[in-house]
Amino acid sequence: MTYQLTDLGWSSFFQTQREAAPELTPYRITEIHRSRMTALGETGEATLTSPRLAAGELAVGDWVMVDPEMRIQQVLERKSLLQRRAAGTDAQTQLIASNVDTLFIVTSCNEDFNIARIERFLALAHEAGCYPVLVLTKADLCDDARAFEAEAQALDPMLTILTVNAREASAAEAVAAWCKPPQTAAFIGSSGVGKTTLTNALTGGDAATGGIREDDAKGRHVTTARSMHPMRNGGWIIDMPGMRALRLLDTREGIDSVFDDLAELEARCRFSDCAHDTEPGCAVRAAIEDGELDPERLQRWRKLRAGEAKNTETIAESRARERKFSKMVKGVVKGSGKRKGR
Ligand SMILES: Nc1nc2c(ncn2[C@@H]2O[C@H](COP(=O)(O)OP(=O)(O)OP(=O)(O)O)[C@@H](O)[C@H]2O)c(=O)[nH]1
Ligand SMILES: [Zn+2]
Repeated sequence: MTYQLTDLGWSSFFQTQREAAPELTPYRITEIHRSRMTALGETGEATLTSPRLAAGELAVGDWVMVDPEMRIQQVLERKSLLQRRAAGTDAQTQLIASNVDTLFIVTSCNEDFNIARIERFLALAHEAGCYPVLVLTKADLCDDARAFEAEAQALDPMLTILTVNAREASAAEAVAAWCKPPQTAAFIGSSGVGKTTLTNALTGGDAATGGIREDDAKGRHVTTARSMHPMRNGGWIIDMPGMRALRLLDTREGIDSVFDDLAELEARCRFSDCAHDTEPGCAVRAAIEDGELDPERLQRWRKLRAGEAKNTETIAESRARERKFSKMVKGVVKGSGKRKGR
């Protein structure tokens, strides 16, 4: 199968980055393995190697420039980038997916519905540079789906919300309308909310297969591989299993854009480092007293910011810990050598 580059999401944004290097050809990465990448280009699917860039420096969705030996020579600047703190104790950043236009935040109209979590995902979308669309699933199993919708809409009157039964064909249609060809979409949300159901409907069942199973730290099998699949309407989906244990990283700006009302109020506090507690001239407290601001929203904002600071800070901390740990391991290895010789 051959493609026009524009079918794959190529645009002037990438074209202007294309250097005058006629021997290099653009490809879009659809799968990343340790030593090779699968990609799509004008001539169809290809297997690429990456002697210059480590697999961890590339993301599914990346546009790369490739030489005639099918080696990746360059990654083009990304329009958007989803990343997270890697699972486990070491706080490494992991690139999840790039050049995603629309991030569908999926939650169901039941216990999974959690305003604080939705705000976290919205912050992530803003930070990554993706357009967020909230998908409320299981409307059919709930007496008053509109109440959930209204609660979410109160976060932001401009937020796009689709309230659906993910098992009906009309749900996939509603979702597809927010990811027109040749745009790229990704789904994020807790387990069991309907991401796979929607993805399969959009792709015709091709996604959610071909994932690589790996053992996680606790020895459970988890599907961690991310991959890009064509949607039936001509758009693209990046399947990103493993995005459930999402941790925010460097999302300060994203958080502030979700809470822009609070950021605006804060700018009017008398003191620039106001903690909005007992300081005189605090615009945030004044808004709460006037009933214009929900004190719970202030709480959630504080919690999110505190979590974000913690995650960012832990990267430096964890590097220090790793150094300590590797010293310790060396000590233990020496010691065990002695015991073996007993
Ligand atoms: N009635 C109803 N059932 C739904 C809806 N959305 C999902 N389900 C069902 O809920 C179950 C879980 O849906 P999945 O699509 O597998 O959920 P998921 O988000 O992919 O879950 P993970 O793969 O664990 O992340 C399936 O049995 C679906 O058929 C919905 O809107 N209405
Ligand atoms: Zn204040």
